[in-house]
Amino acid sequence: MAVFTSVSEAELTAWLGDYSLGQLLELQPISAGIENTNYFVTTSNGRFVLTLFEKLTADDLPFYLNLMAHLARHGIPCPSPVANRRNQLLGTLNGKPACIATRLPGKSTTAPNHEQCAAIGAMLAQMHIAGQSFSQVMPNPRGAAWRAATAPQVRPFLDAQQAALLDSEVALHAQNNFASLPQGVIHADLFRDNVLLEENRVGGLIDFYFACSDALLYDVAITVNDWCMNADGKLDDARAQSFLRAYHAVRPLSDGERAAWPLMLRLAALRFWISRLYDKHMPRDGELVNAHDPGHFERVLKNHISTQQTVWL
Ligand SMILES: Nc1ncnc2c1ncn2[C@@H]1O[C@H](COP(=O)(O)OP(=O)(O)O)[C@@H](O)[C@H]1O
Ligand SMILES: N[C@@H](CCOP(=O)(O)O)C(=O)O
Repeated sequence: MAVFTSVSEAELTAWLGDYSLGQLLELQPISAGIENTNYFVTTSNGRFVLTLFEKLTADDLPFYLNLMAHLARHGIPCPSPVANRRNQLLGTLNGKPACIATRLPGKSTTAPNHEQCAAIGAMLAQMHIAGQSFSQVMPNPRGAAWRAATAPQVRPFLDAQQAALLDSEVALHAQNNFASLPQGVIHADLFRDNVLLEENRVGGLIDFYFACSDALLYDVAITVNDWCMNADGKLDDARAQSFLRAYHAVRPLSDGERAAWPLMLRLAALRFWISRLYDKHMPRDGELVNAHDPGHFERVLKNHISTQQTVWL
């Protein structure tokens, strides 16, 4: 259920009076998603997605909306927020910050093939290059400080062996500094459900609300950990190679990035193990109870440690 704040056709028609989008033809709630209220909107000018932000505030949002506008201007297939008649990307609808953005084609897959892994690898590299000219900066809200603060909160829910793994990985990554690797704006959550595909082509990248400034290789590791992973938490080496080769062909990876790769995969797995543990054991009021399985990323992490992942290009 992803309509937390209802919008009627009459309310939307009045709100659209502030835009040059023509006449409202159709308003359809979107059931997927857990963070925001989303509707598909069709007007006489085209197809759009209306988002009412349920948690992010009007102070947080300019970074994300400006980033999407920037990337779309550079040809990246991401939602392009539409400006109102006062040239603002962000409005207010039914008491919530709201925006209307272009609707992208395609649908997500849960079982990507080699070509799709290569297509998303190439697209991620293009996004990283396009992001180099985006000047706004957003420190990673799920970075070292967040890990240090959140790990002790989830630790009481773990057995001794899990707690030891958590402690050692958090300590390891507290010492690592990836600042010498290429940095820039990253999506930080480019899981399969945040990519729309048309056959083997990327139709759209969506859900930029974890985007931030960090090592580009970290984004590669987050994405590979989802797109090229088997259900048992073991990396599919062949799909990972397809992904990395396609990425490298667009943005060549450096020797420093190659050296950091095994640790980066572990860091990316740790981040989602911790957030899933937190969401499972400490759900916020009104949040969905069917949180993602933390055990999956615990297995991914253990596999990365035991194999010292060396798959590369
Ligand atoms: N710009 C878009 N174009 C096409 N579909 C979209 C777009 N934005 C969102 N969607 C659809 O809406 C669903 C929920 O969006 P999402 O951003 O994941 O929501 P939430 O922020 O609540 O997690 C997506 O799975 C996708 O099907
Ligand atoms: N991809 C993450 C969940 C991030 O939250 P969402 O709002 O994008 O669903 C995970 O799988 O843990």
